[in-house]
Amino acid sequence: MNIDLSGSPQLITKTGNKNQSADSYVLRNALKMIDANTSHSANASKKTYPYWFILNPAADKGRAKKRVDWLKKSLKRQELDTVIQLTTMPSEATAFASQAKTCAGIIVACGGDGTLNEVTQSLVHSDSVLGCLPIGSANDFFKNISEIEAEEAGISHLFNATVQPVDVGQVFYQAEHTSSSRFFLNSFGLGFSGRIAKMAAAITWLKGDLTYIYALLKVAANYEAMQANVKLHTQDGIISLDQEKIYMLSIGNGKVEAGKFKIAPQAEINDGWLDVCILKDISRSDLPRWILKYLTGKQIGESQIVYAKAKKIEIELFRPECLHMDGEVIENVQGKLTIEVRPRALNVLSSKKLS
Ligand SMILES: Nc1ncnc2c1ncn2[C@@H]1O[C@H](COP(=O)(O)OP(=O)(O)OP(=O)(O)O)[C@@H](O)[C@H]1O
Repeated sequence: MNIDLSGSPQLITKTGNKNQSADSYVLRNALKMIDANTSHSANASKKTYPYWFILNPAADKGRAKKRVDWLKKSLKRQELDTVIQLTTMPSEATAFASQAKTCAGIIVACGGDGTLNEVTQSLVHSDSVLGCLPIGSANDFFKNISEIEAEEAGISHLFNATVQPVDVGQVFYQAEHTSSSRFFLNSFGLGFSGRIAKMAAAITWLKGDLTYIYALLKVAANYEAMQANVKLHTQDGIISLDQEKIYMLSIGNGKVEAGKFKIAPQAEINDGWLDVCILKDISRSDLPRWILKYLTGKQIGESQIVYAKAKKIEIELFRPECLHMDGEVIENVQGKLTIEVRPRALNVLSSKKLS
């Protein structure tokens, strides 16, 4: 199989060797087609192109870099023509995925939820397939598509999976006086969790879930609830909150964020709905009780919680706020935001049968 790399200036054609000028690798091992030993559905198997790995060496606070040699060795054993492309800066995975989808059926985001989020931007509404190699800190989305823990995942799950469509969320927002839109795959957070995501990104000396716990405690020390108007378009009509004081607004396509927090315990990634969980204003002294509730997913039904499945969420902010999408932070978001579900708009490789 020949891969035309002419449109991909950062790639090399030498077998498994590192390019002098860019951290990208092409492993030419055998002429085995993707559909020869996998159970992918029609769209993916019709393409006779390789898996394409986009690896973020900065994921897991830079520890993902150490996984490059491991990945190269593991892929050699699979005897597939493969490309491994390393990002050199934030957002590059989106451009790489856009390039890769012209010649690869399955694009594997290697990193955490942020890397998945960047790759997702280029694959929504396409026939390309997103694979996930969970080598980031929290790896929250992976929990929805696999029975195995990220730490034990290896790469074999990528070759024993099926292609299944999942929903994505799309957020329309204004920040720094510019209107933008962006997809999220696992979760969206505004207010408290937006600020936690920002703090967590700046902490380099802690690993995994501990990073988020530490960031939570730091943010909680000074955080005050935000005021907002919110409209949820649910199956049973519109739920409106007017000038409500909101501590945290979470939207889950997946169930969990920041490692262990069950922000949307009833979410299903392919049900055509986004699960909204709003925690109204709480006192600081009550926070430990709420942390426990979110850790166990038992917040639903409490009087301070509004939980609903919605197709569309409209929010009006009265102060600039910080939000995150899959842990990627946008600061100074102002005015009106709209979040909509895009049902089954993305094909993912899942080793678990989705309901
Ligand atoms: N080469 C690079 N150098 C520096 N940062 C990068 C590079 N490539 C990607 N990034 C950024 O790294 C950040 C972290 O990536 P990612 O979220 O995948 O890992 P993580 O934070 O360890 O995992 P998780 O989100 O699951 O906790 C992202 O914001 C991404 O934009």
